[in-house]
Amino acid sequence: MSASLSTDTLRIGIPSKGRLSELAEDLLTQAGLRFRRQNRGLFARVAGLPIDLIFLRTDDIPTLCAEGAIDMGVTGSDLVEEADADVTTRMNFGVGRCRLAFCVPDDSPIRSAAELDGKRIATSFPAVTARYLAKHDAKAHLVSLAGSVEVMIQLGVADAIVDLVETGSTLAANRLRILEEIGAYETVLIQGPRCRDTDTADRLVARLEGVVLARDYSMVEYNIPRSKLPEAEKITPGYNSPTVNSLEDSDWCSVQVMVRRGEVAEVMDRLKSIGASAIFEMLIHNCRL
Ligand SMILES: Nc1ncnc2c1ncn2[C@@H]1O[C@H](COP(=O)(O)OP(=O)(O)OP(=O)(O)O)[C@@H](O)[C@H]1O
Ligand SMILES: O=P(O)(O)OC[C@H]1O[C@H](OP(=O)(O)OP(=O)(O)O)[C@H](O)[C@@H]1O
Ligand SMILES: [Mg+2]
Repeated sequence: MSASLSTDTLRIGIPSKGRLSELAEDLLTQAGLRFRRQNRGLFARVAGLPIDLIFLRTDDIPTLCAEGAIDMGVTGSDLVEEADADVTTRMNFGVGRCRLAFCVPDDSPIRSAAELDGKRIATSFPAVTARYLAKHDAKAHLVSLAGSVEVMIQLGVADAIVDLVETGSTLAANRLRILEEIGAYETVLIQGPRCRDTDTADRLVARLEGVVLARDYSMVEYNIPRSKLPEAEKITPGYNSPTVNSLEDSDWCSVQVMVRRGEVAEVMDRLKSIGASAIFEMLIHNCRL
């Protein structure tokens, strides 16, 4: 369905391509938003909700949000910092995690960013780099580039770079090492200073919080002798508190509780060791607590 933009409908900017594009669409779909992006279409209306999705470049989203062209946006917190945009972070999604770092060749004698005074630095983050250098009383010549920054030292363009590091494999492939980290970043939902529809914005945030929470937790269910319940509750205190139900055999009860996904296996071992049985992990797709 192709739609025209209406002036009072909440506008959410999401990445049109790149690594955050699918991630943003998945989050919104899991939050129950139904939309179809037409081939090359730059916006899509959400079915049954007063929301228009605008497909934009990830690095333009902070500025467009601050300017009021869109009300909310999904982007990287590194790009928000680079744009120095007047926006509020409504949510951290806990994905797209990366760091921004000064990097130099493996065999470089340079030991700190302050030693880069007077040197040439290639980066796609000139504003963040300049602010960091100013704080450390260093002045460097910044070469501003859109990408492939790691190759710039070999090309003779720069002595050091400032770029995003996730796994570190691009650095290793280019024989570079981290000199100093500027900060850690992740995918965020931002909101601009003048929102067309704050009720819908708040509703969307509540839905997305349910999705993010459900990604972090599993539901664990088990049976336990009543006498062991206090011990079991120490192992699984739950998000608020565990749900305890009676069983036919009054000496036993059944417990339902939320457990962090990464801790489920260990929690199951510990429950088993105190006499729990029929321990199940169930995945939650969505929740509202
Ligand atoms: N390994 C990574 N490298 C770069 N960005 C990452 C990484 N991991 C997460 N990110 C996040 O993704 C954002 C980049 O999003 P973008 O849509 O520009 O993707 P891209 O795949 O780098 O696209 P492009 O082809 O334009 O470089 C970064 O600003 C950062 O927040
Ligand atoms: O630490 P790693 O896991 O290796 O990831 C970091 C690399 O990934 C990104 O590049 P991208 O693939 O976006 O290419 P680009 O430089 O053209 O933007 C980023 O700019 C780094 O080069
Ligand atoms: Mg990139």
